[in-house]
Amino acid sequence: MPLSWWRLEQEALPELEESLLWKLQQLGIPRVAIRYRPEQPSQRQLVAWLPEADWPEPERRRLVEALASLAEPFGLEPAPVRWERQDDEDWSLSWKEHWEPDPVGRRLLILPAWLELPPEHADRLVIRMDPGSAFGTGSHPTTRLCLEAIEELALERGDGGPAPAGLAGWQVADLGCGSGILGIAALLHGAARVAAVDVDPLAVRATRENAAVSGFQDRLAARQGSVEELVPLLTAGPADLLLCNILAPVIEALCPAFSTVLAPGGVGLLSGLLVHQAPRLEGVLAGEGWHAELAAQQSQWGLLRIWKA
Ligand SMILES: C[S@@+](CC[C@H](N)C(=O)[O-])C[C@H]1O[C@@H](n2cnc3c(N)ncnc32)[C@H](O)[C@@H]1O
Repeated sequence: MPLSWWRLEQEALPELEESLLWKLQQLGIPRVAIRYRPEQPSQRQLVAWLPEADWPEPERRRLVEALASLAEPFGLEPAPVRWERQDDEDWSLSWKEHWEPDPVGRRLLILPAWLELPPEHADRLVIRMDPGSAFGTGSHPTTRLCLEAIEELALERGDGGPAPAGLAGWQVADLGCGSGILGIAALLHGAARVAAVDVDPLAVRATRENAAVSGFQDRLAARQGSVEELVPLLTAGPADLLLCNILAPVIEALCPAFSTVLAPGGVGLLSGLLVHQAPRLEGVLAGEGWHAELAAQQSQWGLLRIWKA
């Protein structure tokens, strides 16, 4: 007998999109997508497919409450959820249908692993990903801020050519790697090796899988844990570049250990903070001997660049 599905649809507000995907993943709902028309990329719908037998009405009500709670910290009204029963849709096809190649910055492209490289993006550096497997599909502003800052850094180091080498030879630490997207972007810009950690074992698995999809399995080592687990992974000594996209209070708690993983001449790119949290974080980082500068922002999200004072 074919399975029946509940199809959930909700407007994906830009501030919440990645949190919604992450929440669904945490709740064991892997069949999710963000749907939008290429001509209207800002109008995005979250779509998720749930096996009908596993999601009776009380469970679905609790799920709606869990999604609504994500809007609270932003002072946003939760968007209404629509449910539709689907008997015969092949969810796996409809799930994959909703992902599009996603250009970021001047020359990166996030490409769902099953899609061909579109000819119009043939000159871009391609991050092949299995989206939805962990935080870091590239749709969240903080991920994009970090990707653009990595590109910027590589360009500053004289990387204007077709064969990217701006970060050539660099050791990179990816703290809170999620899908591994930032480390993979650094490797595409010529970095020698990436050490990646995440407290979430699913993220570690996703990072390893995504690195392998891009052929980087020998240059990216991922391990479950936090900053202390980076030290043994950084076999050539402290990193030239630290990437850390986690919430401001977590960055604040982790930053006393940054000097154990980032070389004195190195650069850190920190995101996950709201712009209004930047001054406090800059002060805390200064106390640890780091210059910190709000280098970029998108909507209310900021990116700090840090280096040794
Ligand atoms: C906002 S996501 C960033 C993912 C990816 N780096 C990106 O930029 O899209 C933050 C990640 O940090 C992880 N994380 C949270 N607290 C952490 C900690 N104390 N140490 C290491 N990872 C942590 C989470 O599990 C999550 O995967």
